[in-house]
Amino acid sequence: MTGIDWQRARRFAREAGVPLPAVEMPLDRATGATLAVPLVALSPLPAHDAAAMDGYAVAGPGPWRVVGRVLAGDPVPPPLPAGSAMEIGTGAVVPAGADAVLPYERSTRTGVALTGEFRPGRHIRRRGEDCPAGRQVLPAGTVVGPVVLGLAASLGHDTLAVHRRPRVGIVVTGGELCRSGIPAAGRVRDAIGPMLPGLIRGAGAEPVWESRVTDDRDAMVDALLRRDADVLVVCGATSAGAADHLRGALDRLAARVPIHGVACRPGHPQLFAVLPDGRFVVGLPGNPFAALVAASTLLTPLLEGLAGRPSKPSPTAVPAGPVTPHDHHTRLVPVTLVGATARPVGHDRPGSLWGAAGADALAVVPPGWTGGEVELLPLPAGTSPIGVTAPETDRPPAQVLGSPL
Ligand SMILES: Nc1nc2c(c(=O)[nH]1)N[C@H]1C(S)=C(S)[C@@H](COP(=O)(O)OP(=O)(O)OC[C@H]3O[C@@H](n4cnc5c(N)ncnc54)[C@H](O)[C@@H]3O)O[C@H]1N2
Ligand code: MOO
Repeated sequence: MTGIDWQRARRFAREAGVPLPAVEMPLDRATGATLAVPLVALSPLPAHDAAAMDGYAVAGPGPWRVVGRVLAGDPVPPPLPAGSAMEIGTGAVVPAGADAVLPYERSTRTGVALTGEFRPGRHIRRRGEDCPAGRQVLPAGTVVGPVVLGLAASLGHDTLAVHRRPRVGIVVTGGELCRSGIPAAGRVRDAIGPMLPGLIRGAGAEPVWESRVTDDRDAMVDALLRRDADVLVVCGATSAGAADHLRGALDRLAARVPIHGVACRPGHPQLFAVLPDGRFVVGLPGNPFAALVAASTLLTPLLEGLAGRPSKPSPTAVPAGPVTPHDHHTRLVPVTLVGATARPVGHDRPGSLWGAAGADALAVVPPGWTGGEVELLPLPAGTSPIGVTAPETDRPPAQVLGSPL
């Protein structure tokens, strides 16, 4: 199996991922989604003329007579006549008529008499000076991270219009797999199932269920018939062995299979298919590092496209250390980044995640590479496996991840 060019395969998967429709999402559920429309300020920032320091709002030239106190959250204070001062807390509404806020440390108070020096306008944040209402602050296509959520809240939003997150069903195949402990003789511990939810969320999608199938074509067909996902990712069974039923099951379901085999090392038996109803199927090879490479090649770009994330040029670096290109295949090499150089970390056999687990990125080494900069695919770090939501389902064989919606 040689397969299509790695760059072409990746581009194909990206272009197949047309953004899903927009939905209105509460802020606390929008993390990782992509803005479907620009973010606009619903209220000015700050929302009122606000004190920037704790001290006294003063009107007219001093000395002043302190007539009251206003703190953040208090009702709007009455206008301040010339010659008066109002004790004020940071963030409180500055009374109309005030010329400046005099910080405590720049003022002298004796009873209700106040003196001090000020420049007009000092320490008053005017309504809308950071951002006026109606101003577009972020473009569509922005990924909603924690800082975007904070900004959106400060501008008055309770919900955000984001592209619906792609829902991903995970199908883990292989009768030899076990899910806990040290594998008995001949068994293999599942390493791809635990890796996928974080990769899926990192691409702006949502893992909604996981199903385990034995090496049986009917069971594979059943798993592929589940409709409660936009994308099905199948681990293992991509190759040509007697127990590898993915291709046969896809043929039985009359799927289109535009990619089966990509010219890369590792990961070449990976597969991309489209079922007649439009659901996508991505097949990852069973060897765990090969599966990670295939996920970075076909799964992540597809999910990012469906999630509405704009394509960005990949970062680049010059490999420093032993990199042996392949004559015809693209090599994906786990590297750590030190400045503008990428150091291969080794331990990168197809069956082992050791190297990739300690790496910052996969370096993309083209066939026949003779030196110079190469593209980098950053690897996600520390994506939490908790908090997965899943639709209600009455399908017993599938293990539902997290609590139902
Ligand atoms: N005749 C050929 N044989 C193979 C080819 C080929 O082109 N022609 N390609 C080889 C390559 S490269 C790979 S990679 C594997 C891919 O095989 P499958 O996707 O069919 O995967 P399996 O046969 O089910 O498993 C392969 C290997 O990986 C282990 N495995 C499977 N799932 C998991 C998992 N979730 N966690 C950890 N390890 C897993 C499985 O036990 C096998 O050891 O095919 C080659 N053969
Ligand atoms: O390339 Mo396989 O994908 O060698 O493990």
